[in-house]
Amino acid sequence: MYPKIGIRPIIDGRLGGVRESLEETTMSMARNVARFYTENLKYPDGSAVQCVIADSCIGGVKEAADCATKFQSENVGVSLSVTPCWCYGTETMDMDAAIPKAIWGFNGTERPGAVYLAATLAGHNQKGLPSFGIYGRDVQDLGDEAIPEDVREKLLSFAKAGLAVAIMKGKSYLAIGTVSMGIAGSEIQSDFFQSYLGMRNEYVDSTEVMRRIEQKIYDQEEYVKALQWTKDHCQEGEDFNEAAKQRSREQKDKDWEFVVKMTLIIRDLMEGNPKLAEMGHGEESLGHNALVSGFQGQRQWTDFLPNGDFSEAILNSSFDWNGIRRPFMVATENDSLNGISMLFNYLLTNTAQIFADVRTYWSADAVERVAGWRPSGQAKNGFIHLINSGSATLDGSGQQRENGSPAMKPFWEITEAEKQACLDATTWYPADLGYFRGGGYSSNFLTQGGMPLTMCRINLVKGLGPVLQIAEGWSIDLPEKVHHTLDVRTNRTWPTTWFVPNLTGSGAFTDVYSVMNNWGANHGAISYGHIGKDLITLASMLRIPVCMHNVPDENVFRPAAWNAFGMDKEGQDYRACDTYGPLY
Ligand SMILES: C[C@H](O)[C@@H](O)[C@@H](O)C(=O)CO
Ligand SMILES: [Mn+2]
Repeated sequence: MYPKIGIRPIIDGRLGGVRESLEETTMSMARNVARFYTENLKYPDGSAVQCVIADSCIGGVKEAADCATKFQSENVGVSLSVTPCWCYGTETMDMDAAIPKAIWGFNGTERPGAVYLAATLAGHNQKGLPSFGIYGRDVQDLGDEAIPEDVREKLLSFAKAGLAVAIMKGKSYLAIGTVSMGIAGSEIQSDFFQSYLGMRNEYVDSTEVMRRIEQKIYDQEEYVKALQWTKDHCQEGEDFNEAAKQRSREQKDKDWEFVVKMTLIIRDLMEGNPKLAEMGHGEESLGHNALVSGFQGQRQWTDFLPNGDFSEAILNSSFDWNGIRRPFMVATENDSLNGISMLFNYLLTNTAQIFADVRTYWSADAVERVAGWRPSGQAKNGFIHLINSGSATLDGSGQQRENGSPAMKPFWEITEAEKQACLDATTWYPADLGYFRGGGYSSNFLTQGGMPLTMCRINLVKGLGPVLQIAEGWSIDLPEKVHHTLDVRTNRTWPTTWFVPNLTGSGAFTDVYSVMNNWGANHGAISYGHIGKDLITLASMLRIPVCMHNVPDENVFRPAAWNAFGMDKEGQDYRACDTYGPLY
């Protein structure tokens, strides 16, 4: 079901001695990389990444063509050529324009593997097929089967981004509803999805959710189990609405039932559910092949019906009534560009994502004035308040642990205790009736400090196209009283992450204020880990220029062709993306 990594062992085709002497070494190189990938990479469902190796070493165009045929039949979506020797570049290179490709030229001098790498990258550049070049720093002895650390790192970066490209291809973004409150990201730009991501756009009017609720088009047994689990594990908080406006207990209980049904239905709309076919709903059982969805919610739905926050938060989390499981990417306010940003992060890390407003920059002076406490340490230059009702995964509470520190992990690494801790750290407040007249619930948690985070956002600029912004940084803790003082000025029923971006001292990363001031939209997608370099590699595969990032130049890994577009990393990126244009 998931695309595979194709591995192409390239060899000098001269029989009568040369080829024979290299067959085993070359094929072993391919087998070792395949094993390395399978042991180190997993698909979103937790299964090991699969590799396909060409049936033979590739010494010429016939074997190259046979390999291409095999790759097509085996659903190969990423291509890696490996070689320890000289071979014939344009006779053996992978000519498939639509799949990400790389070449690892073994740094051994008994045979000129690096020369093949350089020659074939030149071929790729001449033919407009950008390819990544991987060349180890230290010479290895011919036959040395070890994969050096610097090569491993590039092999992984390339494969993670390549698989993200391949997994997105052909999948849908499902919009449930339309534009939310004039948010431009809710205006679905189908050409962006089609040309840059190879994705389709599916649209469902919000009334479809109502139809399925009223006609009970959802798994009734699962619903009973889900409602009970929700009552047991989703603790309802104080109602901060004016007493006169508060919804009755009876209404609140109905709202719980309603939002649980919404959750089942949104999931089924995305991926389908064979149970619906058993119930006689064949078409509904198929779903919309959606890897990511957006729920408009505001305002027409939420002015009238319980809000989508519960559904969005639970679906984005790594667990629900069915236990610990992979998260579903769901954007609130149908912000499709932030939804795609979440998807990029997710496919690179297999971890759940936080969707947030980039709401407030708090300078140290402002914090001192308002809360009587001057930030110090990591927060001394101020910090950013990330907060949005809805699509923040409960994993974002930071209750999971990696080497003893707060983390957000792939679902298969999360323990039952960590799942429970995330649920216990979350309070479900009756929705703010000023914003959400139809009621419902909002998830509230406070992200633990000390987590490495990366925030990104895809923005669309007319005349330029898509650009990607990236800010690596950390979640921080504030003294409880300070957090409370600042938080109640906003919406205390929503989830909060206090974020400090890593500063470089220049440009948009001169200071924390500049990061906020340069952010290109109201939203950001926040992932665990410092994954900026992987996002940069992914963006280059998609020909999306990166307009802002705080990743050191030496960590930037893009196709070799980019070097031909000048020496400045940013300028070459724009020129290369402009030259190559969208991938599809
Ligand atoms: C409830 C409010 O309308 C929020 O949804 C709104 O401030 C936003 O999140 C805007 O992105
Ligand atoms: Mn928002």
